[in-house]
This record gives sequence, C-alpha cells and structure tokens, in this order.
Amino acid sequence: MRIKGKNFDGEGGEEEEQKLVVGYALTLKKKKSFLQPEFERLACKKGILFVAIDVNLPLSDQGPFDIILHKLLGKEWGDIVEDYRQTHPEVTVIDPPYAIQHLHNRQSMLQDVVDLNLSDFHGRVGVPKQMVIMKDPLSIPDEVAKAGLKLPLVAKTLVVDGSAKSHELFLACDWSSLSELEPPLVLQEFVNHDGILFKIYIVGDAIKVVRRFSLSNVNQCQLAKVPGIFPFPRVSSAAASADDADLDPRVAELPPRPLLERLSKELRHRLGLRLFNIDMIREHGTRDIFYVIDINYFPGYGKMPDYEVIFTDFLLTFKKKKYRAISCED
Ligand SMILES: Nc1ncnc2c1ncn2[C@@H]1O[C@H](COP(=O)(O)OP(=O)(O)OP(=O)(O)O)[C@@H](O)[C@H]1O
Ligand SMILES: O=P(O)(O)O[C@H]1[C@H](OP(=O)(O)O)[C@@H](OP(=O)(O)O)[C@@H](O)[C@@H](O)[C@@H]1OP(=O)(O)O
Ligand SMILES: [Mg+2]
Ligand SMILES: [Mg+2]
Repeated sequence: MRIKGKNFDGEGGEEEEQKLVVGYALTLKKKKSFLQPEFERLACKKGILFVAIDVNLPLSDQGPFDIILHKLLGKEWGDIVEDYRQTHPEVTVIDPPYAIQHLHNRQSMLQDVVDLNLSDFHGRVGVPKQMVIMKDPLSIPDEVAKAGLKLPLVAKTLVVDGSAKSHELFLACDWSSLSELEPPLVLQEFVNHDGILFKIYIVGDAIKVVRRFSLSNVNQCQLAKVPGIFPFPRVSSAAASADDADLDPRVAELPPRPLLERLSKELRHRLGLRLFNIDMIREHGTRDIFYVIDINYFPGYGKMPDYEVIFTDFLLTFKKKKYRAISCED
C-alpha cells in the first residue's frame, strides 16, 4: 500500500521508502548512453527505479509507473504513448508525442524561435534565413534567388526522424549545383561562427551549456574556388568538447546567462517539452548576435556534464509534486 511516500508491509509496521518508478522506452543505443551505471546507482540511492518498457506488450499491462521516459521512432509508438497519456493521467509522460513531433520537421522546430523574436535582451536570437523546397530540384536555383537567400547554403533534410539519412547535411557553394539536391529539404544560409557551437541542454528547469567544435568560416574567395555540393561532417555531435580548447576569448565566451534562461524558459513553454537541447552559434565578428540552428528532443545527455545529478533532481521533482498532491487530499 502506498501512503505519503512510504510503503507499509502491513505486518510488523516496518516502513520502506517508496520508489519512484520510471518506465523507459529507448533504443539500445540511447539506453547505453543515457542509463550509465553511475547514473543508475545514484538514482537508486535516491529512490528512483528504472524499468524497461516492453514495446511488444500493451503499455497498460506494464508498470505501475510514476513516470514514463521515451524516445522511439514511428507514428505507431507515438499513438500508443498518446493513448496511454489520455487514459493514465496519474502517470507523468515525458513528453507528449504531439509536442515531440513538432521537432521532427526542421521548419516547424525553429518557428517558435522566430515568433519569440528575442532581441535587446542581453543579445539577439534569431534563426538563419531559410526556405523549404518540397519538389522539383531543377527549380531550386530560381526559388532560392527569388527568396533572396545568399550562398553558401546548408541543405538539410526537412524531416528529422532519427535515421542516419536525416543527419546528412550538405554545403552548397554555387547556384547551378543546387539542382543536384534531393527535396524535400530545408535550405539555410550558412552563418560564419568561428568554428564554435553552443549546445544548450535543457532538463526541466535546469540549463547546461557546453562548447562544441563546428565548421570553420567560409569566405567568398573560397566559395569562388570550390563550386559544388559538399557533404557536411557531423562535427558538433562528437563527444569531444571544445570547453578546454585554447580559443579566442571573444569566440569562447558563452552566450549571456539571462539570455539563455529567457530563451529556454520560453521554448519550454512554447514547445511544451522538458527534455531537449538547442544548437546555437554566435555570428562571426559580433558579441551578441546568435542563431538557433537546431533543436533536438531527448539529446545525448550522457555527454552533458553532471547529467547524473541534474537528471536525478529533475525526476525527483515529480515525486515531490505527487506526494504533495496526496497530502492535500488527506
Ligand atoms: N546555418 C548554419 N550555419 C553554420 N553552420 C551550420 C548551420 N547549420 C548547421 N551548421 C553546422 O552543421 C552542424 C549540423 O547541423 P544541424 O545541427 O542542423 O544537424 P543535425 O543533423 O540536426 O545535428 P544533431 O546531431 O545536433 O541533431 C551544426 O552543428 C553546425 O556545426
Ligand atoms: O547520439 P547522441 O547520444 O550523442 O545524441 C544525439 C541524438 O541521438 P540519439 O537520440 O540516437 O542518442 C540525436 O537524436 P536524433 O536526432 O538522431 O533523434 C540528436 O538529438 C543529437 O543532437 C544528439 O547529440 P547531441 O546534440 O547531444 O550532441
Ligand atoms: Mg545539431
Ligand atoms: Mg538535430
């Protein structure tokens, strides 16, 4: 029997701390990078128990869970989680599938940053000029010229579904090569940012920012010499952090904390998500002009410093809320 966070065995009256049961549905790769032994040990010490969800069995037959964490591909899984969320309001599902879906499209993922129009608040945050191409590769050069986008352009798949293909990026350096690209895609102006990217990890109310290596600046001269379309290396997702690199302090300087706090808070509310990260770059030659280029759901938290403590604390906030609710009913 569960009473006010304690378990009573009903016989000798002995009390045992009630566990917070977290069901998780993650890929094997994610499980390995997220559920590291040190994290599980700390969580266990704090009364959190992780239980794997079997996706081949009905979700309602499993548990009972206090919290569900999930990141799996496909609409079918999204529908299962949404249905469970509706029928089990007592369980905290992190996060709602429809809100996650918003990040699966590279156009809609950045729309809230545009709407937010954060300026004159310790800096300015926008998104690079971009456009969507749905079909007809031959028309791309004309469409791009009409939209007024400047070369070089980063070509990204429109849909982000976690597949390797959805992370294939290209740098397009001349007009005629643009028609070699494969729609549907997003074309985004390449913003010079001195090779450093800021990854802003959000876990509920907590924010952690790290530096990562990114692509070097491209100048007009290089552009004229190297026409064509070049595959992009996924430099910034490498575990190697740029936090200890010997960098120009103007480049290394982290975005102002109040700016990050405001941006994160707004995006948390607007997106309706608690677990995501934001890829942000500072425009070359400026101190306070930033661009958000990517937002990822349930990113690689295993690479976030102190993630064990931050995540454990985050999960425990739900325990407090839950037992507060029970106490109020008494
Ligand atoms: N508009 C841009 N201007 C300059 N560099 C960019 C731009 N867009 C992307 N990049 C570079 O390319 C990398 C990958 O781009 P992006 O983050 O959009 O792709 P992704 O596949 O979603 O990556 P992730 O692994 O973070 O999910 C960025 O981390 C950055 O280094
Ligand atoms: O592979 P990692 O663990 O590093 O995590 C990456 C994560 O892959 P995973 O969910 O399969 O783990 C990616 O998710 P999908 O877009 O592919 O869904 C995306 O969120 C990246 O941005 C994460 O890297 P980070 O931004 O943290 O550097
Ligand atoms: Mg990214
Ligand atoms: Mg991404």
